[in-house]
Amino acid sequence: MVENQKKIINTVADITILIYYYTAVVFLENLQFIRVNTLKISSEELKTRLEEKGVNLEDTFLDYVFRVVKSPFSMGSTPEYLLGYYFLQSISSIIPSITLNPSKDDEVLDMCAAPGGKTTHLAQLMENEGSILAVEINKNRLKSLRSNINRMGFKNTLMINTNAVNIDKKLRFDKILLDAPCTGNEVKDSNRVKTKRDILFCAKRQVELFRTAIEVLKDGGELVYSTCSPEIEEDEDIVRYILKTNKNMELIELTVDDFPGINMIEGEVKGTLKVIPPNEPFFIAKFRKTKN
Ligand SMILES: C[S@@+](CC[C@H](N)C(=O)[O-])C[C@H]1O[C@@H](n2cnc3c(N)ncnc32)[C@H](O)[C@@H]1O
Repeated sequence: MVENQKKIINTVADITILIYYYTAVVFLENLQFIRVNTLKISSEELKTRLEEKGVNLEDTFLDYVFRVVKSPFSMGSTPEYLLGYYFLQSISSIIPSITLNPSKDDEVLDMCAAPGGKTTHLAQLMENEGSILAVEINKNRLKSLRSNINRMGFKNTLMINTNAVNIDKKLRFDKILLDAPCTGNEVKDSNRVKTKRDILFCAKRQVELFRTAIEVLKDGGELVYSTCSPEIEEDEDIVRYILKTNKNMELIELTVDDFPGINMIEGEVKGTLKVIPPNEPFFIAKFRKTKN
């Protein structure tokens, strides 16, 4: 009897989650954002130009990011897009680069870079100064990374096509973004059926990439770890494991209040963040490397 009740409760919970995510997919289609490339055009000028063409834009907590409420055409086919005046990006995926907060003098490593949403955002925050090493394992995806960097006019970024775990261990970086390959999320890809095996495969790769990141991070340097997967094994479990096995890594606590208007909660580990639907699910954690 108790077993039957448990089964019913689990089934109801599963159905509720499915309905929640299905609703989120419908919502997400209406959640398109543009990040203005402020090195090429001011936010006000681009907003005016697009509004004159019938695009309806809504402000966000960042003065260079707008939500596209309505557009008579595809936002990826405008002359302004081709001129590199903006990048189409979910607001969730804007958070990791702001959290890393690179400065103009920093040497930055972007370990899993294509198609370059976060690389170009980092380059913008650094005002095209300092340096970024953008690593991407997949040759085809490297093409889209190159085209985005060129379209947006960044000169402070060097791309390499390799497995990030193989980068030269003599290199040292002030800041590292590890936007790790993951199993993804149902909101972005509702057809994807992920298995426990997929999740554990990704978790293993995430740890390997993380170990490399720690090796090439300067003492006192900062690292942001992010995924677009809501799975604990790829998010909080990785953070717990890294903190347990690397006494020289400490967590810098993030707070939900820093990102008004984005639907997010604190992760299971205090100081980590989880963006939840209707925004694209994302996990973000920030670390500092201390001296051994
Ligand atoms: C989540 S996507 C990155 C998205 C990107 N940061 C952005 O904002 O546009 C993960 C990327 O990591 C790449 N990747 C997977 N394993 C890698 C590895 N071992 N070394 C370098 N890149 C890798 C994948 O090909 C994929 O392009």
